[in-house]
Parts: sequence; C-alpha cells; structure tokens
Amino acid sequence: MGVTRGANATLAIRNLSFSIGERRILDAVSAELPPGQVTGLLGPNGAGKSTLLRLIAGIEKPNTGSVDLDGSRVSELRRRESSQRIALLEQSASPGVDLRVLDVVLLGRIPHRTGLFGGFSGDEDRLIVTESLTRVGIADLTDRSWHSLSGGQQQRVQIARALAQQPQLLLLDEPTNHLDVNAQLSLLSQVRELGFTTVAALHDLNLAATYCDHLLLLQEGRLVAAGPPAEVLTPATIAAAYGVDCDVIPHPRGGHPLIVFAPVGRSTSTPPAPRAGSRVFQTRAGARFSPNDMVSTREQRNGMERQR
Ligand SMILES: Nc1ncnc2c1ncn2[C@@H]1O[C@H](COP(=O)(O)OP(=O)(O)OP(=O)(O)O)[C@@H](O)[C@H]1O
Repeated sequence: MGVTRGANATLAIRNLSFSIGERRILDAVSAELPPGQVTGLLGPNGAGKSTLLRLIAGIEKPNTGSVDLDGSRVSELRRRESSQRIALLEQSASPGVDLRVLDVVLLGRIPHRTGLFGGFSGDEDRLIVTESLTRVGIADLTDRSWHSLSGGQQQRVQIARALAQQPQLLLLDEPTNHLDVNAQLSLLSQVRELGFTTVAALHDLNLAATYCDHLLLLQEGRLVAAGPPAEVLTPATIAAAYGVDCDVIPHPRGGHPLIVFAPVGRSTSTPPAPRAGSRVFQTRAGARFSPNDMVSTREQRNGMERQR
C-alpha cells in the first residue's frame, strides 16, 4: 500500500465548454494529457484556469464536451468515486478549524472510509498519512497545529492530504502561491518526483518551463497553445497571451527555456555600460559571462536581424 497507487492515469479533455449565465468561461477546450507527467496550466488572470481544474475534478459540469479519466467520464462518476480518484488542491485551501497536521492529512482518507458510519481503518490510514507527510518532507510537523504553521508548511500539508487521498490525478491550483523561492523550487520538484498525472495552474512561466513536461496555455477561455515548454513558451505566444515583451533563451543549467522579461516603462535599447571592476561569473560547467552578456541578448539578436 503506497500513496501512488494507480497514479499513471490518462486524462482526455474533449471539446469542453462552460458558461455562467450568458458568459462563456471556457470555449471548446480539447487536450490529451501525458500520464504520469506534470502538465502546467498557464494563462493570464481570468483566463479560466481554476474553472478548468474544477471541471476536470467534476465539481462543475460542462455545458458541452467531456473529461475522461482512464476511460471513465468524470461527470458521470459518483461524488465518492471522483473523490477517490481525483485530488484537487484549490487556492488557499484551509480546514477552517484548527486541527493537528495529522488530522488534516487524515481528511484525505474520507473518500476511502468504509462501513455504515464511515470509520477510518486505523493502522492502514495512519500508515498512508505518515507516508504522505514523509513524501513532502514534513513528517516532523505531524503533531503541530494547523494555525501554527507558515504558509509554505500549510501548502505542503495540503499536498500531503491530496496524496493521502491516493488519487489517480492530482490537480493543483497555484500551489506555489505565497511560497519563498526555495519552497517553490522544492515543492515543484517533489511534485514532479511523485510521478502522478498532475495538472498545476501556475503564474510563474519560468517555474512552468523548469518543472512541467507539458503545457496548456489558456486565453479568454480558449486553448491557444499546447505542447512541451519549448514549443509553447515562445516570445510570440507569451506576447499574444500576456501582452509582454520577452526573450526566451536556453537556461544555462539544463537548456530548458528561460524567459527574460523586458521591463515595462524602462528603456532597454542600450545595454548598460560595464561598471569598473564588474564581476565575471562562471557557471559550474565552466562557461564565463558578465552581467552585460545577460542583458545584451536582446540587443545582439536585434542587431543580427538588422544585419541580415
Ligand atoms: N462564480 C462566478 N460567476 C461569474 N463569473 C465567474 C465565476 N467564477 C469565475 N468567473 C469568471 O470566469 C473567468 C475565469 O475565472 P477563473 O477563476 O477560472 O480564471 P483563472 O485563470 O483561474 O484566473 P486567476 O489567474 O486570476 O486565478 C473570469 O472572468 C471570472 O471572472
């Protein structure tokens, strides 16, 4: 018995549309998500990311289209079965009352309760809860009270609760919100190591480029790009979706896309002159660069284009 039982589920979203009143929130979204991998759900504020996660989880019903999890139509699953198979971690999730960490994570076992009065199965549930806490690196917090934890610790507890659910599919709505940079990187790296089929709504494009295998980019309820990070995160798609100017360069460690945003309201036409005594950095691989090399990438590319 482990927390990753049946984790490599296939997820197919077919022609999904959803309206609230006259307002179309999602419009004919279709996507096949790679099993056992992390899919990043991107898009500007109000694009429909949270709504899509709620539709995938079966909490909202689509007006048209379907979500199929390992061949089962999610909208037709009973609530208990969808809770057993899908864990959704919504933004700022909180148990409401001040429970111990152990009890918060134990809430993840509710969909698996058996018997007339739905009791927990004791040792087995305890084992799964302990394993879930260990998987996200917070076994030492087991007996702490929820309200005594920092935002980042609470976020990890919620992920442990989702794991204790033993889902086939993990849905995370902005899981790195309020986390410091260290906590953001380690949380997403842990999520990736879990090997679950995961969909994570993210605002930070560089985190998405680093930790996601596959990306979906939503804009005004429509899917405007889908594929590996290097295909989706181009200056053109980022400009079209977010209205910002950027360069995309290979990350010095690993080669995945690194998005360097052009400052808004600040001239970038001339690279700043090197300061006397400016430091030269060296990467672990031995490449040497100065701060000027980094900021002048755009100018170099523009200059090369002008020379053609
Ligand atoms: N209950 C509701 N009633 C009316 N409109 C809603 C409701 N819930 C969401 N919307 C609208 O649906 C659209 C999509 O919202 P959603 O929260 O899914 O976007 P999002 O991409 O997750 O945004 P954010 O990045 O800001 O969290 C928005 O325009 C929002 O105002």
